[in-house]
Amino acid sequence: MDIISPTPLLKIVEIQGRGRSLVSTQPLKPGQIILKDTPLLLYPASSSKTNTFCSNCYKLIIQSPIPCPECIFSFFCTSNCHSISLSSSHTPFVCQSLTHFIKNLSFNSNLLLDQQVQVFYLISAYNLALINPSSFRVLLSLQGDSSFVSENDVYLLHSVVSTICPSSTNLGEFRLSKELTGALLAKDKVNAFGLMEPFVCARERGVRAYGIYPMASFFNHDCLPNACRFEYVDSDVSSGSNNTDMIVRVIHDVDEGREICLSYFPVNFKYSERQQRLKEDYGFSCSCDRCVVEANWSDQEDDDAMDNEGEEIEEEEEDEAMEEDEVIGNGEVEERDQDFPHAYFFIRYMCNKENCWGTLAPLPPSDATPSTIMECNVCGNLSKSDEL
Ligand SMILES: C[S@@+](CC[C@H](N)C(=O)[O-])C[C@H]1O[C@@H](n2cnc3c(N)ncnc32)[C@H](O)[C@@H]1O
Repeated sequence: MDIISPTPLLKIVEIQGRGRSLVSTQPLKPGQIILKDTPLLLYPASSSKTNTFCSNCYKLIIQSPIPCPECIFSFFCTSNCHSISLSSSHTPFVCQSLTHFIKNLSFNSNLLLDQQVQVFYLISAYNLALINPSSFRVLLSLQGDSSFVSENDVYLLHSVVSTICPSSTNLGEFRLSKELTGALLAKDKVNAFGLMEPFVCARERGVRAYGIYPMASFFNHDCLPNACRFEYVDSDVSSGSNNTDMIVRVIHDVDEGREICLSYFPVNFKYSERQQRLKEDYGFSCSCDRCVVEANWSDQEDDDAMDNEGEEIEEEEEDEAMEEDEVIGNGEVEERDQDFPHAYFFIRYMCNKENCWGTLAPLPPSDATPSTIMECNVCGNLSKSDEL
């Protein structure tokens, strides 16, 4: 699998200080689908206390789950999913590794929950080396080197993996080694996307699985993104697509030659949280337009703005912000815009459903006419854009 232009609408360019970046090759319409991406690999998050997800397609299992007859860890939604998994996500290599892992769980009890999830990732990654070496090479070509992960983690996780993975397995041109484990952990840290559990208003939403997507891994971050990703894991999909494919749509008009960015986390995070997360997890300091403005805010202003977002702004300032957007040139407006130029983004593109904080994008345009229906990428709510 070569990394070439992911779709005719995007090209990969190197931008100084940002690495490889995705840039539009033509003007894009609000809601336009710019990428459909199939994961290189998926692995379980095992954070759900209430739901069971299929170990192959990660759909929520509503009927009785079909357990893997060999290991006690994996469940499937249908016998068809189980039989597909035997040559993909749940090969004998995965099954035996998981069996050893579970059997030795008391020995591995010093592993934190996050580290257990990392073990699942490493099993999936080494399985990819076994079943699809060209996809494994793509995984290795993604951003992230072992300086991104702590040496202790590499040492610990590699010793677990080398104990549980069947030693007789021939990984072809690759070898289970500490260096490779370190590199793989770094790829995961910088590139994994969480596939979320179904949204339930009253509960914090957990992650059902993580996936690494070959093309979507080139999206850089912006705290006011111009695109957002949608997942439809529990839906029935048309032939030729997978339910775990990621779909990325632009939020508003984008000119040709503009970089397309996602937000790596919900857009309501405040400045200090965003900077800390980006530094710790992705190794950079963000200097997007929003961060430049918010860097000058006091902690109190930061807290106030975050408390207000989606609440008071929505109730009290919505009309003002809309009007102001139309009357650029008024001195008062300019001053206000400098204080909080992105208020409009939150009113228009952040979901106002309780505990959601999702991003809204219009449904895909039909016949080049943008849709007036906005879809939330977290709760899935549909709203008329003029209701905003
Ligand atoms: C998922 S990758 C994105 C693609 C990456 N630029 C590449 O060359 O493959 C995430 C990494 O991209 C870089 N990155 C993403 N957003 C950035 C930003 N706003 N400013 C600087 N670097 C950024 C960071 O190195 C981060 O760890």
